[in-house]
Amino acid sequence: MKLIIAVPSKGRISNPSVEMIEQAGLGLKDSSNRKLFSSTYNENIDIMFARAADIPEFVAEGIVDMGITGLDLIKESNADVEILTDLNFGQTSLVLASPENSKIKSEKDLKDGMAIATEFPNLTKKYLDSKNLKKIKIVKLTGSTEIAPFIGIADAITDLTSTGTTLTMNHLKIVDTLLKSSIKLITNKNIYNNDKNKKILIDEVKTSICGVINAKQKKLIMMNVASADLNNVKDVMPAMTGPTISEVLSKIDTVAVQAVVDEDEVFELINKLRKAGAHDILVVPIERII
Ligand SMILES: Nc1ncnc2c1ncn2[C@@H]1O[C@H](COP(=O)(O)OP(=O)(O)OP(=O)(O)O)[C@@H](O)[C@H]1O
Ligand SMILES: O=P(O)(O)OC[C@H]1O[C@H](OP(=O)(O)OP(=O)(O)O)[C@H](O)[C@@H]1O
Ligand SMILES: [Mg+2]
Repeated sequence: MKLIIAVPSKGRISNPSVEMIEQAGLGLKDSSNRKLFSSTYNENIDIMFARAADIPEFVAEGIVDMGITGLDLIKESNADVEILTDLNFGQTSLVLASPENSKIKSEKDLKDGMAIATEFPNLTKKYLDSKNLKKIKIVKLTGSTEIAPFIGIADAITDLTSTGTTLTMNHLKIVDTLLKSSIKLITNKNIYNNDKNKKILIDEVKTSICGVINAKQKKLIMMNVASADLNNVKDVMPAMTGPTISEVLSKIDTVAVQAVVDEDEVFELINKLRKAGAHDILVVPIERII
């Protein structure tokens, strides 16, 4: 039995999701635009392309074994899925927002009969219920929600925001945050808990993808160092990394040093290494760390 992973076919998370799958070693054999399925370089794993909003349901129902989609869409669909790991992209917040000049400054200012426009009716209803606001109307839209207060169909909205640009452009202010979301790797609970063979494969996919995520934050740094400078160079290397030191056969009294370092340390580290006597410094991207 093959393992099927659902990957978003369109929208902003489609490309980064496909990229992550490919970097995890599951290169797609056929990723042409209109294809719904692709085999991968692992003969036991296929990819199915689907809308991000449908993926939670497909995974919960066992139509596919695994999927990549946003926490917002998982929660909105109420799908009972196992979240395996966060994928560290697509960070966004679902917020309640009202026009800058509106009297709605907190959720307590929402009055019976007012309307909220949203692409997330279920999460919005749950939020309103939790605040005991039972008589607010919910207007379901499928996009461009920010326009709703200005065309008079709602008093406020709930919508996603990340940079805040869309809210500002539409003269809206944040009143409250309903949910913080990012993209998750998910699997079917029943398959994961009861199908031993698939569980092994699912864990392998998870490990590979986690390797990609870890590698994104790291760089391999390589350099040549005169033996006399080696101790100075070792002193400035971050403590955790334990550099590998090897001989340079063509140059007596020179060693090659390499280590994996955090990406955000690289800039400062290179300056320190040069001062300590390192030369021919290479900074190399890493595909995966397992
Ligand atoms: N502004 C944003 N910043 C980060 N992530 C976002 C943003 N807007 C939506 N997302 C995330 O993208 C995921 C996919 O959303 P969706 O399928 O709606 O794609 P889209 O790019 O919005 O395409 P479309 O709305 O045209 O269908 C969701 O999980 C959502 O959380
Ligand atoms: O805070 P910002 O960085 O401005 O991002 C927020 C916008 O991004 C999403 O829209 P999307 O591009 O998905 O369009 P849509 O509203 O048609 O779904 C979301 O619905 C907001 O409109
Ligand atoms: Mg959208």
